[in-house]
Amino acid sequence: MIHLGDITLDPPVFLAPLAGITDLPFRRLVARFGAGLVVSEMVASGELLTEKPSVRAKARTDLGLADGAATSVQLAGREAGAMAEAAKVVAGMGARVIDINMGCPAKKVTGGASGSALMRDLDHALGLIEAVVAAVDLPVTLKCRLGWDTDCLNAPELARRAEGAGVRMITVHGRTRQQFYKGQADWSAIAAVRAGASIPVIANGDIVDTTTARRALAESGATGVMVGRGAQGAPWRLAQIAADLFGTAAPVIPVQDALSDLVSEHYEAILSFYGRDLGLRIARKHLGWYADEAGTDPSVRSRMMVATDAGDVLALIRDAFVSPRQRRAA
Ligand SMILES: Cc1cc2nc3c(=O)[nH]c(=O)nc-3n(C[C@H](O)[C@H](O)[C@H](O)COP(=O)(O)O)c2cc1C
Repeated sequence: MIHLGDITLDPPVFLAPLAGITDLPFRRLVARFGAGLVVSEMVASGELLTEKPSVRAKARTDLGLADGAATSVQLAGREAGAMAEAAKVVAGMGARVIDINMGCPAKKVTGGASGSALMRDLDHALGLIEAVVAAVDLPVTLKCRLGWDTDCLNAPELARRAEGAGVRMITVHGRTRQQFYKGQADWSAIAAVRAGASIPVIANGDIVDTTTARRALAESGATGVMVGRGAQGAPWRLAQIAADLFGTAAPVIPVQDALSDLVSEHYEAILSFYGRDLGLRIARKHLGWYADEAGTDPSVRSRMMVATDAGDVLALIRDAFVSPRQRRAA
């Protein structure tokens, strides 16, 4: 259990921010199964301030739960003023926690000197952190990598300085920026961050199930874990890890009819959130992950990927996830 001011994050198993994936429909599902915290996709501060509806939509926090998971909205940016203003906007939209992105490796983001590029200039990074902390009453957290490259493994220094500036928790993806997503995350390197910080440290990178979560916790000494890609096609994964490691209620993992219902519900939520045309395209990656997770027949999977009529897709979802025997009996 982690306390950030008067917010309790329990269990310490969190959904990672994944641009293009951890949108409101997906966060709702993960939160419903059970997670201590779900994090929005990164929201570019400058764009948020232009009031672009698609950017505002990323920062929505209405999970639709009476209680349970807290929502964090992640901000990306490089200008203290814009970050502070954006923090006020997302606080007004219901965020319970604000996270600052210092981990994104994408050239589009680091080229603009935000994301992981901030790890190359800690003085500048601290300026952003101080501005956000001063702007809102909410807990501010940080997500970073081990450093820019193996010559600059400065996450421990960043964590110490960020803690001094009022950051309440730090998540470390156990790779450098120069590794992008290659190789294996180094959970033991996160231990150096843990050693120098008093705030909770969360381990991230390549945690996909209970076994990897247990190892990541043991090697890093972290207080909790953050899971990203491991939840794709399996929104129950975090609840399963939490049940195994932290004794929370085990989720009922949907199979057959229940899985078909869940995927249909997710599909319809995506169409309603984005509108039909964009929704149809965004839904495909989720459908593919569900199919991979369930071991769906490849020919049904391919048809699901190209169908353009929502009714056809819903029928294919039934074909994909309800066993042939069950369908004959129905
Ligand atoms: C498609 C994709 C989008 C991502 N978007 C973000 C993001 O918006 N903000 C962020 O801090 N990290 C982002 N990440 C990094 C993840 O949060 C996480 O640190 C990384 O994927 C390692 O964790 P995992 O192995 O559990 O996925 C993204 C990663 C992927 C693969």
